[in-house]
Amino acid sequence: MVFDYIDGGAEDEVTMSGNVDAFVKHRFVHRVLRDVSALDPSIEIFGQRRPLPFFLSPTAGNRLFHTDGEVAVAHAAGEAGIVSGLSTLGSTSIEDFCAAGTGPKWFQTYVWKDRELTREMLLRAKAAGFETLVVTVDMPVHGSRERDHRNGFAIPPKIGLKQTIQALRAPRWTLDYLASSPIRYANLSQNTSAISLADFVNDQLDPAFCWDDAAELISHWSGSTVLKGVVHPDDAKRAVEIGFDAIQVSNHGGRQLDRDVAPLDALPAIRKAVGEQVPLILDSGVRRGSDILTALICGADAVSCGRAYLYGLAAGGEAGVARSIEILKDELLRSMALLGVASIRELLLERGRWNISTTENLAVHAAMSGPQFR
Ligand SMILES: Cc1cc2nc3c(=O)[nH]c(=O)nc-3n(C[C@H](O)[C@H](O)[C@H](O)COP(=O)(O)O)c2cc1C
Ligand SMILES: O=C(O)C(=O)c1ccccc1
Repeated sequence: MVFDYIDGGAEDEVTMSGNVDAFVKHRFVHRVLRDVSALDPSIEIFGQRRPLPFFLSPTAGNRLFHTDGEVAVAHAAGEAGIVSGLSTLGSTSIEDFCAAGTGPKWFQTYVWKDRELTREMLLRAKAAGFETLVVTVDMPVHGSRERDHRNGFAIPPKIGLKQTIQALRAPRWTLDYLASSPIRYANLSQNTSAISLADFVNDQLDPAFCWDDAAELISHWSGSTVLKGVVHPDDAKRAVEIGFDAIQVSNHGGRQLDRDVAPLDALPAIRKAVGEQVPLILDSGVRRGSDILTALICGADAVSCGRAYLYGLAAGGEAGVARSIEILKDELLRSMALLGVASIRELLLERGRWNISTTENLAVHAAMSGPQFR
């Protein structure tokens, strides 16, 4: 049930698999005889240089996946110098997450019906040292994840016959789980009982949260702000108008609206709508280094991953997350060299030069008609 919670998506999982397919249908047209002996994959966001162009997206309940949970993620991200996010529904407290590791940290918030609770969390996050606030808005209600319904998945876990049978089949996970302190949403003072995620979200989160409320919410935050969960260009434009500093183009990894567009396919129109100055972070479907390059060519300034690091966390705790980061980094560097791009800065300055084509669009034709290198 834990694997299904991480791996699964909404309804038929058409959007979830479509997120990955959107990357696969692109083809690079590599260039030759360009000096790729020194590669620079660094980027700049909110005025700060980061060594790699990818972040770790906020995800809920990490201690269910591995007992070290969010702290393991923060440590591994810190070692690599990359951004990690803490979910409002994390199983580690705001303060403990902030104290773990040395990397930059972003706090993700959902908006509660109890607005006082939302405000309190932002105050705590600010006091703990988070610089950036990510407001996730693609969950006015919970998506229907049918694997979770079948498994009776809940945080904290239910203990019924179905769950017990599954636990017996995963003895190592079960022993770790039994030895660890109780797993719950660490930033909610009321101790939630094991109700399904759907019931929890639909009961607690505020589906009436609108643009004016979002503007009001970020007026209480002094650092930078990101609106997460946008796929329509008009929403991206409006987000900038009301004061968001960046947009996370995301469909929540296909876990919310099934049949929703792939963020990668939505990206070019969003880039056109907001212009070159607004940072766009592409999230959903990133599994390989070549995906990162594809997203940057299609209009992103950075990408963010969810499952790619969660599989690592579940398999091996901090070392597993570190290994996931290393795999993405190795693949990215190799793809840069093979494509003929020495630095991400150079790529972002002239995205249009890097002919990328969809398979439908006949790569060779695009290569021959695209702009040429000096
Ligand atoms: C297990 C899991 C839990 C998640 N929990 C949250 C969350 O609490 N808040 C949030 O904004 N996004 C959450 N997300 C979405 C991720 O932040 C991210 O948008 C998504 O995983 C990106 O897609 P990818 O997994 O294909 O990389 C979650 C995703 C997963 C897989
Ligand atoms: O699973 C998710 O994607 C998510 O954001 C979430 C986390 C905890 C409770 C409900 C939804």
